[in-house]
Amino acid sequence: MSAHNGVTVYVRIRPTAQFVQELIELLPDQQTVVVRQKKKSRKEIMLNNQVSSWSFRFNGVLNNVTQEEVYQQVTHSVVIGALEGYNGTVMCYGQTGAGKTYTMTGATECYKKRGLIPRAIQEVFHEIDSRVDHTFSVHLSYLEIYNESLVDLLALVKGGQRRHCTTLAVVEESDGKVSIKGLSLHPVHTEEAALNLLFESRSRILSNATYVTSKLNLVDLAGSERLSKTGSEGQVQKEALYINRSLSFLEQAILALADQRREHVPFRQSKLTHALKDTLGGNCNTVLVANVYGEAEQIDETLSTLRFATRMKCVRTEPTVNKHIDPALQIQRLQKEIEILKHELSFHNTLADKAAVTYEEMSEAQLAVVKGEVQKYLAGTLDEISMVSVRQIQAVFAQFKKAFQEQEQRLKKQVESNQSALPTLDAKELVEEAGAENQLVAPASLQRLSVSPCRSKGKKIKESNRKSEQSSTDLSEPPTMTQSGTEIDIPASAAESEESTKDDAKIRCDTPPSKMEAFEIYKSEKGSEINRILKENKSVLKERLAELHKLTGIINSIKRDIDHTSFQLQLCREQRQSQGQLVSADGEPVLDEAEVTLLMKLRETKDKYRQNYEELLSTKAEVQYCRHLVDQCRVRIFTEFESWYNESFLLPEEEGDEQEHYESSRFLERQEYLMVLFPGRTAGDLKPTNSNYLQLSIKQGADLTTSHLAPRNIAS
Ligand SMILES: Nc1ncnc2c1ncn2[C@@H]1O[C@H](COP(=O)(O)OP(=O)(O)OP(=O)(O)O)[C@@H](O)[C@H]1O
Repeated sequence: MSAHNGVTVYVRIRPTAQFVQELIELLPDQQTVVVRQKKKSRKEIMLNNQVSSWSFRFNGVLNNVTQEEVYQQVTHSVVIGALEGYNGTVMCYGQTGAGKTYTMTGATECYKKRGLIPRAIQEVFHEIDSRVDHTFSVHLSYLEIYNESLVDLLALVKGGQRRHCTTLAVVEESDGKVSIKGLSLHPVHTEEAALNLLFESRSRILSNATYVTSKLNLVDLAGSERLSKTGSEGQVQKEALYINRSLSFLEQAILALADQRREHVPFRQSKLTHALKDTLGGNCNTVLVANVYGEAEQIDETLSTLRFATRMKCVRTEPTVNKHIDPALQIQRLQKEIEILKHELSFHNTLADKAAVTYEEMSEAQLAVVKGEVQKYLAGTLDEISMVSVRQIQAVFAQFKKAFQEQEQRLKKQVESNQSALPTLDAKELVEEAGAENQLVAPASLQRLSVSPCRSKGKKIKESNRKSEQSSTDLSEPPTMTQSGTEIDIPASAAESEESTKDDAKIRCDTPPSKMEAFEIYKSEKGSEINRILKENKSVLKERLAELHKLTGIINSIKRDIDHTSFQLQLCREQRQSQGQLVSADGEPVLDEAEVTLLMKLRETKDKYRQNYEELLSTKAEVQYCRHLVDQCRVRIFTEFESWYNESFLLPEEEGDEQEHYESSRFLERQEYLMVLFPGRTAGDLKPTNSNYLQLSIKQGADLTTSHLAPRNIAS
């Protein structure tokens, strides 16, 4: 029952000798009723010249069935659900005399003909007796809504007279749940008839702190026929008017609930709809029995009842268990569990010969011992810290964390003081500039970077490099350097590279060119080929990205078309559903022209969507592949440049603070590089540890070949 997410609807036909078979047809599936109506003022397409046929499909059609069968089909699962914590409602709707009370209460004179209420109560107590693991308490209320006033039928005054309870009111709790304030609740232990039942179920196992509650409403609605048909006068007419109004409010609420687009449902318009708020569209298992006549004279009312029942079918419900936790019992249960676990632990410790270990919170003195051990371990004077309990392990980790944080703070301060000696650099500016140029360039701001001078331990090398001081755009002439006064050329082309690298390896300098300057040289000379490939791949990537963008636009516009057409189709269907399904003379469903056109349009648009979507997927794959190649190129160009730079401007060994300062500024410089090489990534992605970065480049660049990078490969 709880799996349903809509109201379950049955139709019950009152037995009659004058069943009008030519107007009411019951199909063998026992779910469908076809009603034929003689031509009236309706404008719909008429079939068989004079008759319209309407087909209605429900969860079941109950014709010539016993009260027991009705109970089993309609109410059994709702009662079982209520015992498991789901609210449930069963209600009967239909015109006067169609059999609502007979279905709900039954014929009082005959036990076999008793209705859903006595049977439900019987099953409740029967189930309670069989569920020995749980304790249940059952409370019962009996409410009548008469001329828009609420009457507590079980509120008795002394002397057995019923008190007219004016204080009753439908109230909404803060969680939106509805209850009747002032309605008496009667604890019951035996089978007693009632309209509303309240259950409380709690496990008999004391440690279980959860319990469920549920409400089971059994509702016999007033007759639904039109006021004009009752022909009543005076007090009777007043009553009929009220009944009619509250049922028409019920219809309005159902219409609003069945329409997924409506946000407001007018529950508060009448006491009936307000009291049934939880039942309609709430967390309740709801079943409606639509009671109808089988005679020809009542065919209009029958059609109207079936239409109401069809709308009811569209009302969504979300049955959920009303589960509660008793906090006091929950604490008791957890304390008990802790006790058991402590015993278990001490038992294990005794077996493992560790009986001395305690598991209470650590004292200040114990924490001080842990701190001392961690410090010795970090300093290398203690080989290992033996672990004895979870609390001690946590204390050790806490000490490690503290030590790490302190170290981190120290490093940060050190880097900050180094950085303050350098000009400020806007990382975003770098990324943008690099992107705008669509190639790897040395942004002007980077060229302001100072590089700390490297000092040779041995022979001093005099620097007289004119070219390296030139602007990075002037790369026609390779930069030169002197060694011991002799000018040495940096190789001008990749062809010369092998020979010249050997020479470069011998270069020593006091002040090598900044990395950005050197990088420009590298790109135009030794790295020109890989730089060219990188540029080509970037342009292919750009092209594919533009394609992807275009396709996304197309797909979004098709999706909007689909949504629009589906919406129109839904409107058509809802209109058709509320009227019943129009069927042909052969009993085949008939769709109107507009619906057929919309259906065909929807199919075409969906096909178009599918085609474009497939194209989008393959373009996405290409984009990803191109990105990968571009990344690989970047990694490779950087890695090769690094080794070229190190070979060309060999670094002398340094000692002490100067070396540290030098490493630190090199490190900063590299960070800036990473940001240029990976435009679009944040500096945080690029960990300031060379080892991390090198791992990456080795892995990704290891099998990189020029042919991998060629755009033609991508295209294929
Ligand atoms: N399925 C049935 N089998 C036998 N008798 C039925 C059945 N349904 C209804 N009846 C009989 O029809 C009569 C009217 O039924 P009932 O009182 O249940 O109608 P109702 O819909 O509750 O009417 P009201 O709106 O006035 O309350 C009763 O005598 C009842 O016993």
